[in-house]
Amino acid sequence: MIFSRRVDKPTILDQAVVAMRPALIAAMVFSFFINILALVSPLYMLQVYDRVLSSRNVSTLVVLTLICIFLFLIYGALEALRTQVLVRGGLKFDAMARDPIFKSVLDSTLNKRGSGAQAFRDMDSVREFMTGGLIAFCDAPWTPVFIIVSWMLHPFFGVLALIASIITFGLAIMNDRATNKPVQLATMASIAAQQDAGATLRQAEVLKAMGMWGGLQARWRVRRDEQVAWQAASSDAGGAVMSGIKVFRQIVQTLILGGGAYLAIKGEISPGSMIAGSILVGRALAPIEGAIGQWKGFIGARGSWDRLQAMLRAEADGADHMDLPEPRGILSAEAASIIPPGAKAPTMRQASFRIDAGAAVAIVGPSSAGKSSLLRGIVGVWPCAAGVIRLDGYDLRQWDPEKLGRHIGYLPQDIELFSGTVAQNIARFGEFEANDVIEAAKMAGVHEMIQALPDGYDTAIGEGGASLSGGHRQRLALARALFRQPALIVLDEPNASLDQVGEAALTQAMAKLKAAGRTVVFATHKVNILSQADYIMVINQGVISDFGEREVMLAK
Ligand SMILES: Nc1ncnc2c1ncn2[C@@H]1O[C@H](COP(=O)(O)OP(=O)(O)OP(=O)(O)O)[C@@H](O)[C@H]1O
Repeated sequence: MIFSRRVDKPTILDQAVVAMRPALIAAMVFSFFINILALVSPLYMLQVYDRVLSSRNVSTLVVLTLICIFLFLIYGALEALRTQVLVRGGLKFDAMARDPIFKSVLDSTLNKRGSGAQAFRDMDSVREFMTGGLIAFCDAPWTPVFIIVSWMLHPFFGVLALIASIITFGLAIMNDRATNKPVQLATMASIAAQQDAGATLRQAEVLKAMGMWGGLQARWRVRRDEQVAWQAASSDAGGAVMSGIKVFRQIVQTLILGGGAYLAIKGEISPGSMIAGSILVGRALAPIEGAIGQWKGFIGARGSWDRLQAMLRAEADGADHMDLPEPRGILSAEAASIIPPGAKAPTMRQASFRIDAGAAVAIVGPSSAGKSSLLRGIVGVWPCAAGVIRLDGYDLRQWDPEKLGRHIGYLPQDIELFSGTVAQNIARFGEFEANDVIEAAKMAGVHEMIQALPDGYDTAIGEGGASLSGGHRQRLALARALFRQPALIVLDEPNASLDQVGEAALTQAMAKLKAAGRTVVFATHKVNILSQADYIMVINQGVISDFGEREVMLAK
């Protein structure tokens, strides 16, 4: 593919381009006929000047004109078809690549490597180039054909077309050299500025309340200025080359007509050949000029392609996961060490334990001890840097992440709900039966609260659950964790923002889960919820310092 310089295993992008190949081949075939039909205009000129004008034969003129119009209509239809074929190919490309790219963006965000939503813009830029800008490149191979036809008309036209093409091509390379670096730097600065603005605006309330926007705006402005400066630099450089090309084009046009007139005076060519030669040389240069016009899009798409490929390779899962049997909820760890993405030192070291299915384990310890780190390791969002964590004896990495997710209920400390209805949020945005949703809500003690909402379970809760109180958000997130009672339920400080009613519901839910044989692991700072634990694990400074039955541990 035009963008790739690859030796590695093909990614989904490479495969999507292969799937698009028939469309690209069809576009090349259409280009063949389009470029053949481009000869109609010079031929018409030749005939009109050399035959019709000298013979004064009006009927020939009418026939020629009708044929010409007919061929132009075909030309137009073929151009439209070529665009359509490429657009359909682009849709196929998108349909193949979008899901793996979404998954890859998710992983790269988790691993703190990602450029987030930029990947989707990159995907658009690649697709748009392949369905639009590429057309100019499809015509490029026809330049030699037009040079040869010009040559056949008279060597003067051929030589001129050849020299002009070489010079225009040289200018195209200059254009690439001059604009490549600024375009790339402008794109990088734009990504940084957008990420910065996105992260800042998400905290709009804090910014407003504490008058913090000035400093953050200044930081964003620096990045924005950098982006705009590089864009200006690329436009300056590209603009200078483009003006050079335009002037050069005018000079070539004048030379053709002037030279052609001279040859006509000398009787070497007819006046018709002079006009036809001018059209042909223009046609030989058009694809190169077109390619230069699309160059910025090409560089952008090439950068996007490289970024997407790098992301897909960095996040490549590699393994095909065998379907594993439904887990019972036996959780074990063997010398598991967990390092937060992007950090260097482990925040949980050498954790070893075994928890039987149906047991409830409370994890306690001071702030920053590593409780959340261990829970993230247990649900598989932070992979083990050393050692292993297993569910029913299988290393978490052996599970297909999506299938594993169905067997896990996770309530993180920072609750994120998503824009959608209450029911969709509880059902994790998958297919659901109303009964399952209501049961989860009842277990989390949130059923009555949902009933009281304006549209009940169909109430739209806004971005991040913005229309709910902190306690309700936490209980809704608990219902989501309990949805269809997964085998392993991991709760990070589930009672942090609960009132007494909420706490009572949580205690009841835990009792039910245990009775149903589900494994529950929860971190807490509060003692009252410990009554539901069968075991207590104490964590201090990133290591498990004690682990045992609740009664024994409480007696210590
Ligand atoms: N994303 C992260 N990147 C780097 N370090 C992190 C990250 N998250 C947590 N840490 C560090 O890991 C250590 C343990 O944090 P963790 O959140 O696991 O503790 P905790 O016991 O759950 O604390 P708390 O009770 O306050 O929630 C802390 O020193 C913290 O600074």
